[in-house]
Amino acid sequence: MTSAALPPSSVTVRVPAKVNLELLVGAPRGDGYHPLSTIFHAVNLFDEVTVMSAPEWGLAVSGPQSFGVPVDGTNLAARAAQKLAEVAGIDEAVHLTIRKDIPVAGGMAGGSADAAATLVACDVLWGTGLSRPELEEIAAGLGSDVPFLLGGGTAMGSGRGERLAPVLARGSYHWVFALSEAGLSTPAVYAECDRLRGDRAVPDPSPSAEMMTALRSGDARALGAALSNDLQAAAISLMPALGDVLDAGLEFGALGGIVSGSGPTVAFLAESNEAALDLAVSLTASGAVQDVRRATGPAHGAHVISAPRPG
Ligand SMILES: C[C@](O)(CO)[C@H](O)COP(=O)(O)OP(=O)(O)OC[C@H]1O[C@@H](n2ccc(N)nc2=O)[C@H](O)[C@@H]1O
Ligand SMILES: Nc1ncnc2c1ncn2[C@@H]1O[C@H](COP(=O)(O)OP(=O)(O)OP(=O)(O)O)[C@@H](O)[C@H]1O
Repeated sequence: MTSAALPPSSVTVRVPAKVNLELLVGAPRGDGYHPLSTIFHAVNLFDEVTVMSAPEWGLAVSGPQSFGVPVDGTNLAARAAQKLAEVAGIDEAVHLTIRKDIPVAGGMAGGSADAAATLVACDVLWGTGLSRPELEEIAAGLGSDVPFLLGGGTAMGSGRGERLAPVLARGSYHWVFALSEAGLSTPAVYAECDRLRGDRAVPDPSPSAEMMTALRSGDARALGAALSNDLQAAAISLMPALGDVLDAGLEFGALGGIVSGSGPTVAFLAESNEAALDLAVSLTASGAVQDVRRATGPAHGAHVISAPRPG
């Protein structure tokens, strides 16, 4: 057998974080999930997942954002590998190494990203032969955000967020993310959204014309004005300091600012790379935020960056 025919000895996949450019939330369904209309946008803030055949299941987490990430079977990446093995009928263990740069419990889908990366990596390591729709179905079973992280880019999400459709989106955008030290729990933020709404009637969510027009134009100023998130008030209610962070970014010249997903990360859109740098410096110097990261979007979804073959 030539070395090219041998399976890789390990596979490393890079996967982006996401921000929801628009997140419209309906009234809870019978199963407790909320119907969504959302525009997902992947940004080049990456985690990397390496999978390697091993005699026993194992997991290690490293990198700047590794604090607080579970290293047992509850890690979403471990669950992804086990689910794929079960569906594909694979009886092999893997060791997973996650290098985390995506903030944990930050509303940027870090755990979902690791799950998507693990599906792609194990699929290559094991040569499962599953189709893309089959991988997407496994992804949807792991979490509502997981299917989007397989493909990345900019896409529309409906259902509980797992049903994806392409969207016409031009341009590339410069973002500044204001990170928080503490995280927010996604179910708690959805529950707070319901509580704040009380008995008010909530319309079925559908994409706004303003957002669609902004994406088609590729105009950062129009996109900044169109950003919206129905979970923002709930995130601010649970973490009032986020209101001050939003005010500070807009005062320092951001084209728009929004809580990312369920928060507490706040995403600011800047006019250019230089404007993003200025904004990041101003936010840090003001003391209003604990840490900032710059990124651009759209970014590619989970993709293999290394798969060496033995020999
Ligand atoms: C806030 C977002 O990140 C926006 O993209 C997502 O809606 C959350 O996606 P996720 O973390 O992948 O969520 P899941 O793991 O599927 O669900 C976690 C919990 O979030 C709540 N949840 C999630 C998605 C949704 N459409 N409605 C919900 O109410 C539910 O309480 C659920 O038990
Ligand atoms: N691989 C993982 N990386 C980070 N957290 C994980 C992972 N697996 C499980 N978790 C658990 O999931 C919780 C939520 O983490 P995550 O970083 O995915 O939140 P999030 O970005 O706010 O999610 P989302 O934006 O999808 O709602 C963490 O507090 C942690 O306990």
